Amino acid sequence: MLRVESLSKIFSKGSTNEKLALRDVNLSLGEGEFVTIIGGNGAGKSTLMNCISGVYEIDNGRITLDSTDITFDPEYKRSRHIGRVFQDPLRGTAHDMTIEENLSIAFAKGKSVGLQAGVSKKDINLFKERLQLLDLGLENRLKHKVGLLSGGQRQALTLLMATIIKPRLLLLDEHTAALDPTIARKVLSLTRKIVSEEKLCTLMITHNMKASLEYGTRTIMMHEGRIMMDLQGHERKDMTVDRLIEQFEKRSGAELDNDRMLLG
Ligand SMILES: Nc1ncnc2c1ncn2[C@@H]1O[C@H](COP(=O)(O)OP(=O)(O)OP(=O)(O)O)[C@@H](O)[C@H]1O
Repeated sequence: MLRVESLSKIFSKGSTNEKLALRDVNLSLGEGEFVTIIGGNGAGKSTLMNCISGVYEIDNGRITLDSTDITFDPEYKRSRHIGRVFQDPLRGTAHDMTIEENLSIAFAKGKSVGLQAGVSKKDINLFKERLQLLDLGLENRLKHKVGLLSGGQRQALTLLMATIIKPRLLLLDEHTAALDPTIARKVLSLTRKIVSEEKLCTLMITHNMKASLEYGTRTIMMHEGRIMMDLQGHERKDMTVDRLIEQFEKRSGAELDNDRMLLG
């Protein structure tokens, strides 16, 4: 489904601040594969997501989605097939619009232009059905403005919006990091449910090492712009947070410097 080949990204090229943020990254994800990404500060995790989603142009390499080369597609074109949820709960929804209006906009992404106007009874029923999955009572608040929701409710809604039309790829950039632990767990289990039911090809950055092993089907660890560990199958199943830190330090020759990761 997703294939990243020899991907390199350089910031401030040719200047004294030149930074090689991604170095020859190769990554392939199959259908329904749910990959968690961890790594120290500045390892290149967000840059990788930004290159895949088209926020940044790349300096070398190729990105294909379902065998279509998207390397040079602009971000808006990729967003038709790529769902994304950011850390900031305010980012994925329009606070001045109702839950129904927000969902309608997300839902219209999958319709051809002529069919976008208006929300049918059938659409409303679908929205209610999907909102029920969240178990937050939002199905009874369709006409409420999104600005009235808590951060966690808003992030759960954003996740629903990113997946209401099945994306070919779902990118989650620390989407639970700004939530309190209880609602973060709820959003994470909802993520797991949606990803597995819809068989979504998913990349999730997390600073929580425990969550990186607990959620998803595969874990990659990045360091200095490279993928330095790719855990799956038995190796992942038997992995613990302590051993993961040990392996990281052994392979990188560096100490893990991400306080949020260690504290998480
Ligand atoms: N827009 C930018 N301009 C210049 N340098 C950048 C830019 N974005 C990222 N970088 C640099 O590229 C490197 C990788 O950054 P990135 O944000 O991808 O790391 P990360 O793994 O997501 O880190 P963190 O966990 O701290 O968020 C860092 O050295 C960072 O300073």
